[in-house]
Amino acid sequence: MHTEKIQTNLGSYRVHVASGLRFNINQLIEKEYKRILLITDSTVDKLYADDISKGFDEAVDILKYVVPSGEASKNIEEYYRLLTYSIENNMDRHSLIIALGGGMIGDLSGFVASTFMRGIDFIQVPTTILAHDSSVGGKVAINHPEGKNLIGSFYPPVAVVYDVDTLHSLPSHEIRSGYAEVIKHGFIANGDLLKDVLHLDIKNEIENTQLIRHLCDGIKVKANIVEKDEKESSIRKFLNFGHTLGHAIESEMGYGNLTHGEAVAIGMLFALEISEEKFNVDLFSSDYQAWMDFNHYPIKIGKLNLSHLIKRMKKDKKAKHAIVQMVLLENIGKPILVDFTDEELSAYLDKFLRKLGSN
Ligand SMILES: NC(=O)c1ccc[n+]([C@@H]2O[C@H](COP(=O)([O-])OP(=O)(O)OC[C@H]3O[C@@H](n4cnc5c(N)ncnc54)[C@H](O)[C@@H]3O)[C@@H](O)[C@H]2O)c1
Ligand SMILES: O=C(O)C(=O)C[C@@H](O)[C@H](O)[C@H](O)COP(=O)(O)O
Ligand SMILES: [Zn+2]
Repeated sequence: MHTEKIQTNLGSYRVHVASGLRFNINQLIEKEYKRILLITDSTVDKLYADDISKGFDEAVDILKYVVPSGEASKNIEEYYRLLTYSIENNMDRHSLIIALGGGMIGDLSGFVASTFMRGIDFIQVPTTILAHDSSVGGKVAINHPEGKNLIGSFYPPVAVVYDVDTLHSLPSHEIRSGYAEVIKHGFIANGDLLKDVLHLDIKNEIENTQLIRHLCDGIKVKANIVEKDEKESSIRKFLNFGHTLGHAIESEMGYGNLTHGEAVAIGMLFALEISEEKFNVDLFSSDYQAWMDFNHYPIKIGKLNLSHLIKRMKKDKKAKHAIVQMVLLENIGKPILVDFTDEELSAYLDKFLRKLGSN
C-alpha cells in the first residue's frame, strides 16, 4: 500500500492507494463512527456501494444517498437535498460522510460535510483516475450555471482511501478525463511523469503498477503544493493550469457535455501555445496535441462564442478586478501566472478557436 501524509493548517490526513482497499475502509480510519452517510452516484452505487458497507461492523448505522451520476448533479438542489436527508436522518456532529465516487461526488459531498452543522468528518473514496486530483487538497464545491465551483470552501477529508481496482470499470472517456489531470501534474512539476504519459496509449488497459505510479506521482505534486499554500494565495494557482479556458468551456457547453478533464486538456493546449509564443520555448505542444489525437481527446468541439468564453474566463477565481489571469509555463516544471488584457486574450483565443475550427 502507498501512503502519503498530507499536512496542512486545516488538518492532516493520509492518502492510501492500493488494490482492494474498498473492503477495509474501517481499518484505515482513525476514529469510530456510529452513524455514516455513504454518498455515491447512480453508476458507482451499482458497482461498489455494497463492498463499502461490508467492511463495517453491523452495529454501525450506514445510510446511503444516491445522486444521479454526471456533472449536472454538482448543483445547489442536490446539495440542499443532501442536507435535508442528513437532518431528517439524525446525522450529528459525530457522524461521518463517505464520498464514494469521482470528483463530482467528492466535491459535492465534501461541501455538504463542510457546512452540515458547521462541519463534520468526511472521507474520500475515489473511484476515478481524475479523483487522484480532486480527493486531495480540500477544495470542495458545487457549480453555478454562471461558473464552475463558484460556491464552495476549503475543507480537507479525514482520510482518502483509493482502491485502484475500481478504476478498471471506467469507460474510455473517463480514463481520458483523468489522464488530463495526470499530465497536468507532469507539465507543472514533473518532467519524467510528463514524458512517461506522453508515450502512453490510454486506449488500452493500463495495468495497476503503472496506474499506481502515475496516480502517486500526481498526488505527490499536488501534496507538495497544497501543503505550502492550502488556500490558494500563491503557488496553488499553478494547479489551475489549463483551467481558465477549460472551466469556461465546461460551463459554456453545459455541465457534463464535455468531461472536466477533456475541457482542461483543451485549456492546457491553449496555455501551452501561448507560453511557447511568449517565452520562445519548446513545451512539446505538438507532441501533446498528437497524444491528444492518438488517445481520442475531443479537439474539434463545435462552434464556441469568443465573447461568451471571455466573459466566463473573467469569472474564474484567479481573476482580480475582471483581469484574467492564466497559468503559463516558462518551461516544463516552471509555471508562472500571467495577467491578460481583454484585447490580448481575445487575439490569442480567436486564433486558437480558428485553429480548432471552433470559431
Ligand atoms: N476538488 C478538486 O481539487 C478537484 C480537482 C479536479 C476536479 N474536480 C472536480 O471533479 C469533477 C470531475 O470528477 P470526475 O471526472 O471523477 O467525474 P465524476 O465524479 O462525474 O465521474 C465521472 C463518471 O464516471 C462514473 N464513474 C465513477 N467511478 C466509476 C467507476 N469506477 N467505474 C465506472 N464508472 C465510474 C461516474 O458515475 C460519472 O458518470 C468535476 O466537478 C471537477 O470540477 C475537483
Ligand atoms: O486543487 C486545485 O487547486 C486545483 O486547481 C485542481 C483543479 O484540477 C480542480 O479542477 C479544481 O477544482 C479547480 O479549482 P477552482 O478553484 O478553479 O474551481
Ligand atoms: Zn481540474
